[in-house]
Amino acid sequence: MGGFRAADAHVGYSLLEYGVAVLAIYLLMVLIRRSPKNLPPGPTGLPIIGSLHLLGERPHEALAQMAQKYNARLLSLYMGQKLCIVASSAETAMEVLKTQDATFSSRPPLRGFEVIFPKDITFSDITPASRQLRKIFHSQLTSARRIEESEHIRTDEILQMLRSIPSDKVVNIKSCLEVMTANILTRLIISKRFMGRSGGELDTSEKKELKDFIHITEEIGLCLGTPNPRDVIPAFKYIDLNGLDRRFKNLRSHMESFLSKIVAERHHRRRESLGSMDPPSEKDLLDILLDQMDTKANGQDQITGEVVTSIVWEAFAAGMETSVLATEWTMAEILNNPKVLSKAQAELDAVVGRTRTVQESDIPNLKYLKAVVKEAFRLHPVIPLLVPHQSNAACQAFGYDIPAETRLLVNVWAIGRDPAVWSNPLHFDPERFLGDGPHAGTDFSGKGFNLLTFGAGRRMCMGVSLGELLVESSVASLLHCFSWSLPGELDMSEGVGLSVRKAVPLSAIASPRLPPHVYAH
Ligand code: HEM
Repeated sequence: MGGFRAADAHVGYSLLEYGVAVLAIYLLMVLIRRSPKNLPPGPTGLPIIGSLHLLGERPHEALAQMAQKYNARLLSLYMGQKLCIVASSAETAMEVLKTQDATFSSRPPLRGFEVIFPKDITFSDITPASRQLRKIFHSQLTSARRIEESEHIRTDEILQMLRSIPSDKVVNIKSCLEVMTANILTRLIISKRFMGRSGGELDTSEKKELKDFIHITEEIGLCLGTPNPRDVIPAFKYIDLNGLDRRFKNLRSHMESFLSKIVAERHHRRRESLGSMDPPSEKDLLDILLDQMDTKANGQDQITGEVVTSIVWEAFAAGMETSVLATEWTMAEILNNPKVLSKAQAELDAVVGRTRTVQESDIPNLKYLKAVVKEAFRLHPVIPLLVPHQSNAACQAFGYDIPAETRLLVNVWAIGRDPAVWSNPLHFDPERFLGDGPHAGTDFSGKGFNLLTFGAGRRMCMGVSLGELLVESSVASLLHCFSWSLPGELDMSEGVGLSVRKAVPLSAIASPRLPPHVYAH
């Protein structure tokens, strides 16, 4: 027995020694890998975690401060053991999103994206198979033709939202926008509406379904926005340290079960229509993806059910939270600036009048309103660091050596507040985009690299035109139809996380400003 214990102790001692030796080699490797290369300036960071502890609750703010501290428009730091560079000026953004766009057009492999969106568009590299999906996504959802054809859906849903707003009571504007945007996107993508065509009250099961839908899109944003240790520290690959992996899998299974009934019904309808003489109904994104699933692969990757779920949910997630948050911020800035509110309403009265609602054809004539939206997007880009990019080859930028597989963040939030570009940058001043203003020609195409709300280059947002239109039309309609007042002081602070949301959802009191018959049609 005693001999056995001695042997045990000996084994324990050897294991301890072995453990210490492995840790020492590991730390040495980490330090060697981090030994000074010709990298852009930035914090040295700690072993294993790098500079993760410096990022705080709002990484875009912390990274903007770091860029100032190191006087580094191109900053480098280790997030865990992953080297990351951050472009924090229009000039450095142009270098990585234009001059070296091809090199930085990959995405890093991130666990959340792998589980929630396997084989999608946003998080996959641009390959021949993903090009085919991008083509379908564009032609069915975001192309100029499709946007024109679907005008009636947006007009209809905006009107339903306007009608649902009670007079002279405190309204949660974000909730109204969520219901409207959810219905627009589900009608566009899967021809489904969460309310009877009559626009009547939702019954209990419809309410639950709508709540589930909004919850899933929110959870996607929250999950993907929560830093995951296993993405940056390989030693954590097999440990679900903060329960995120379980959350990702739950979410994916909710996404699948939400769609499964709809896909089954669609298969059934497609089978029935095969023998029917009726003219085929108009196809939506889901139909086209199912068509592709039935088509022989022709040398390309076959689209599977898993891909269909990813693309459909990606379309919901990409369009939903972004448009809702951007509209909410724009309304908050307007209500916080009474002069802007009255000027925008005066323009609406001049262009639209008071006897009808705003139409999409009015938007190009609402120059002041468009400038207001740009100014809100400048101060509150909802994806402030863009979706992470990654270099697919070693390259040089501004005299620094950037290794292959370096992660890239573009600090759009910092660029929008850069005093070298914008005078009085924290002041909400739409006039800067108008007439003789210094930024009169600036738009969302990303060309100037100082207003990068939608990114730029080959990974730029595929829904720019649709997103811009959704925000402009909703804001124009809300301002045109109602006079607004605030129930108290407006809290403009940002919440925590990787996307920029208001810490406190916007609430306001609406009073109709048009004759009653206008809301009825
Ligand atoms: C105001 C609304 C919106 C904003 C602010 C916005 C912003 C962005 C940003 C910043 C990116 C990442 C760009 C990058 O990584 O370089 C992105 C990507 C993307 N967005 Fe949007 N977006 C909006 C609306 C939409 C809509 C309505 C859709 C379509 C329904 C959409 C579809 C996409 C897709 C598919 C990508 C991935 C592109 C790629 O990786 O190649 N977005 N968006």
